[in-house]
Amino acid sequence: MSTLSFYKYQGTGNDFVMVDDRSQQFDASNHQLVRFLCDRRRGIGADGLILLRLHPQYDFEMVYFNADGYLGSMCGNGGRCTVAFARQVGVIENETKFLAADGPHEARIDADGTVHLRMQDVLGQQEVEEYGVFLDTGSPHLVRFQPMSTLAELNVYSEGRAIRYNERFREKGTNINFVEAPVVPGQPWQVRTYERGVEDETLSCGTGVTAVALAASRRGATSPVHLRTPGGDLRVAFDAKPDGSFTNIFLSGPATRVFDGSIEV
Ligand SMILES: N[C@H](CCC[C@H](N)C(=O)O)C(=O)O
Repeated sequence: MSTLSFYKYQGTGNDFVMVDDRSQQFDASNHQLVRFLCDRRRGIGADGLILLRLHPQYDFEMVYFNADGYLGSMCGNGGRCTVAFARQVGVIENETKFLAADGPHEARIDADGTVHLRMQDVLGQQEVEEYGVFLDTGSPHLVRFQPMSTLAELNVYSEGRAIRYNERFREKGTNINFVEAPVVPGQPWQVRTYERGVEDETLSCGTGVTAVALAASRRGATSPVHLRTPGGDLRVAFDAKPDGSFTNIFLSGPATRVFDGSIEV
């Protein structure tokens, strides 16, 4: 047995166990340990776990695991939380360049604590498939526009699960975002997300709302797009290129430290 110190962060209700692993002691291949730490009944409880590690070319590296214990792809809410955490432990001040699973990211923390996180460019045309618009914003996302006034009643767990485990997506999995467009322009786009790797609905998904904003821009939404998740509000700014690509994508929102602790592992 040994003692692991951790911090707990959340960004619009997407919550993470954060470990300062600058000494590189954490065994990233120990899926069972990560799963235990994310377990809401037996462990700390979170949608994912993030290691803050040092990197020779960047301010730090973010290593993100889903709650199932396996390395995930990019996590937008987790990215904002890691930036806030890096400042808390003194690795950065208000601006940074760091590395994540999908490559380098820049970020800036405002005076009010809002973290603006630059996402990777999304190149090429959006793929419109039978199940919705499919795009990769660092993680794979399906965007499904719902009829008006149906989002609140939707069973995101069962509808999302049915798609995630169907023939098309079973092998690699996908995150699925169910979206309701604003009735009046200027109001937020409402989003509920089924997350791969958590295999459940989460309160918010950063790469998910980014995918929604880009897909919504093809339906008249203009940058910055205001999005509302069950866990809170986020903004996504971008430049839409004539060839269908998106550049200068920024995900903006809060990142909050909730508590610190230690656990026997
Ligand atoms: N919650 C995350 C998404 C994690 C993606 C993960 N579920 C995967 O597909 O590996 C976010 O805020 O972007």
